[in-house]
Amino acid sequence: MSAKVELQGLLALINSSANEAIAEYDKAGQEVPTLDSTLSHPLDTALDSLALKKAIRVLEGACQQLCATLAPPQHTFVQNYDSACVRVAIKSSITTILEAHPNGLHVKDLSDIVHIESGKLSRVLRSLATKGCYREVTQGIFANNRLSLVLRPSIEACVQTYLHTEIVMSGASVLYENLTNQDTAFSYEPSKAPIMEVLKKEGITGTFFDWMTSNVRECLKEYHRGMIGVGSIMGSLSVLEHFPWKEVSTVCDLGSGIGPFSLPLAKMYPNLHITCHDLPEVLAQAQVVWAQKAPEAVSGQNVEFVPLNFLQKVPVQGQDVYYLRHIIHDWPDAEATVILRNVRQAMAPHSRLLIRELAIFIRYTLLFSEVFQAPKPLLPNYGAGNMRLYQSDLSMLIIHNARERTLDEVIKLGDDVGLQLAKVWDLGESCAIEFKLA
Ligand SMILES: C[S@@+](CC[C@H](N)C(=O)[O-])C[C@H]1O[C@@H](n2cnc3c(N)ncnc32)[C@H](O)[C@@H]1O
Repeated sequence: MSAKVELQGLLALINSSANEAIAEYDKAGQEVPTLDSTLSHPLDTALDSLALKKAIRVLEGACQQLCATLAPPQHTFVQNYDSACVRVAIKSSITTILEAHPNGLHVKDLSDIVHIESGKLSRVLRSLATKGCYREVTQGIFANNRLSLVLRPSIEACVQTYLHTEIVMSGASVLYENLTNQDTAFSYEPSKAPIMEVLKKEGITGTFFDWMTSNVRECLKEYHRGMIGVGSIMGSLSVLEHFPWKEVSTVCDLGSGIGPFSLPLAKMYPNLHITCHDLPEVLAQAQVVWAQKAPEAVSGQNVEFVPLNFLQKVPVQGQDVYYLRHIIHDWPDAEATVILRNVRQAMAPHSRLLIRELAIFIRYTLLFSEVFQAPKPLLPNYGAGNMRLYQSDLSMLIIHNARERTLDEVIKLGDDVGLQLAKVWDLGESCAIEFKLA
């Protein structure tokens, strides 16, 4: 393909994918929002946003590929301060303050409230507004918009964003040192992850999960709410519409957290019986959340909370579906194999295991390319349209010394414990890899 033909192909993809996204907003019954919109759109909180996510995957990929191709090469290596600016906005509650000022508030007044010098604060907010988060209504007057409204503490996606800026980014700051220090460079032990280098200075040892279960720092109490946020950021609940749950009676949610997946599942399919397995401290938190949000499932005994260490014990036997969302990617191969072997032991011939993760696409060696065929001339892995996948991979390195795996790596893990691939579900930003007994 000649360069010009390729560029025309990218332009055509931008056009078609943007129109597909617009059609999704239309279908949801309201005008397409603009950056000036101050209300959320019904599609923002829809359970199933898979079609929109797929359109955005192409749109983001094509826009970035086009810019990277046409811009002078040195132009593309810019500094990126988004995380730092978002952290300032969240920690100083800018969105919450602006909620009382729908027409905007002068940065000098904001400065008096948050005790950040107004000239510096305006630069942070202007940088975010330039990316579409907040509006600078007139010079120095900032107001909320649909994007900034996500940065409220009551919104789980905000909690997740905060944890990323607060914790993951502090680990990221020592990534180079961790990759080159003799003691950590060749290790895949969770206790030698970059974040633990930072925490060691606070006198903390062990792994991230050791720290989390014993931690009293406010942000870690929010970890499990943050996991609900991960689901909303990635549109994970589309699996409720796209997997045949009506044919299922029993589900084991292994490493369930406080129920980001199984609580909405129980609400949508009230006849299911769900067993939540996690560490005891986490299930104590889960029971409070379920009692508040899904009391009918609790009183109807549709959900059971059974503490279980998945590295040591076999989960509840013979369930129709074993669901592992964001579990395997937290662990290096040795531990991941132990978890899967335990699941394998619990499975009956009819059981299915769904591993719900982000499977890494390798640029030139795409296995299963027929499943995830990026339209040409996009990079075969959708380029920037799949960027979160590669960022999540680095987050797993930084927090757990673990990783997102390629599909063939996940399949190999399954193969090693007697599981056979049944199907790969393309769910936009993540996939569900379905296994049965080999
Ligand atoms: C990344 S979170 C995923 C939570 C949930 N599945 C989700 O998708 O949001 C990992 C979960 O694994 C749990 N976990 C960690 N170590 C565990 C262990 N040894 N046994 C059981 N659960 C564990 C954590 O408490 C946490 O809830």
